[in-house]
Amino acid sequence: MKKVLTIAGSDSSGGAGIQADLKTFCAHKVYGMSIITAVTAQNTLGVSHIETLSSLSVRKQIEAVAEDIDIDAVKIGMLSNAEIILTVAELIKRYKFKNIVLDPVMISTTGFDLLEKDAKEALIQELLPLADVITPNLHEASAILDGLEIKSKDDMEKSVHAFRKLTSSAVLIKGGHLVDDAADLLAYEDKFRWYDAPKINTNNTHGTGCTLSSAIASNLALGLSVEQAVFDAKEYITGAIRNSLDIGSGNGPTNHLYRLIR
Ligand SMILES: Nc1ncnc2c1ncn2[C@@H]1O[C@H](COP(=O)(O)OP(=O)(O)OP(=O)(O)O)[C@@H](O)[C@H]1O
Ligand SMILES: Cc1ncc(CO)c(N)n1
Repeated sequence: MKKVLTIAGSDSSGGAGIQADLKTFCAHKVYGMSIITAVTAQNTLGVSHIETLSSLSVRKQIEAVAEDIDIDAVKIGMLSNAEIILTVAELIKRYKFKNIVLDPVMISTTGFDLLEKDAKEALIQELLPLADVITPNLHEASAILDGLEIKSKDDMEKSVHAFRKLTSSAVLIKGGHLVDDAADLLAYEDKFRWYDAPKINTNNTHGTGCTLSSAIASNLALGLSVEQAVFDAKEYITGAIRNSLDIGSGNGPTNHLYRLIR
């Protein structure tokens, strides 16, 4: 069985973070492992507390897994601070991790900071170059590109050129926050490809970004090309949102069981 590692924060309500990642891995029939960077107290209404683990704890967790088990792909989500970012970057290089999908998590759907402000530069300088695929949403893409306005599909296409100057990783800009549709744009090598999807009329979008990046990592572990891994992951997230769950009174979670239980 293929083995996939997530390095991310815990979401007590189970919709995003480590919990979304492990559910996604399970649905893709890959073996999931987890490195916890922070414990968030959150629910469908928002985040009320964050306790970030020490970079030593993150280091020890990664070493424990990597010294013992072969890893076919890695998904990286919430990293909280620069020290953890530097630790993760160092260990990616030491263990030569492959199939790395970096979701540059900065703020939650409900507007809570999940990355300290001064850590953005470390993320861009140290981690971006090590990723095979990065998956910023519109806000994160704009933050990485020094405030470049990205509000439309045209803006997304323009931003691709700016990304090209910054990294040779494949970049999937997620359009979940576009007004009319939910089209994502993949730029890789010298090509780009749109993945179109209708915008589903629901508030239950908690954890969509985590789910998508974990699905891409799972598909890369299973041997798919980047283009196909994103295609299959987009189908998965669209189905998981279409069948999303009315749990809690705010933004409910995606449904990972929709292909199993109908
Ligand atoms: N209402 C929707 N209908 C259809 N697809 C959606 C919808 N909202 C988000 N998506 C899709 O979900 C995926 C995640 O995109 P999104 O832009 O929401 O990421 P995000 O903001 O990082 O997510 P998160 O809420 O976890 O922080 C993308 O493929 C996006 O197109
Ligand atoms: C732990 C965690 N990671 C990522 C997100 C982004 O959705 C979140 N809300 N919580």
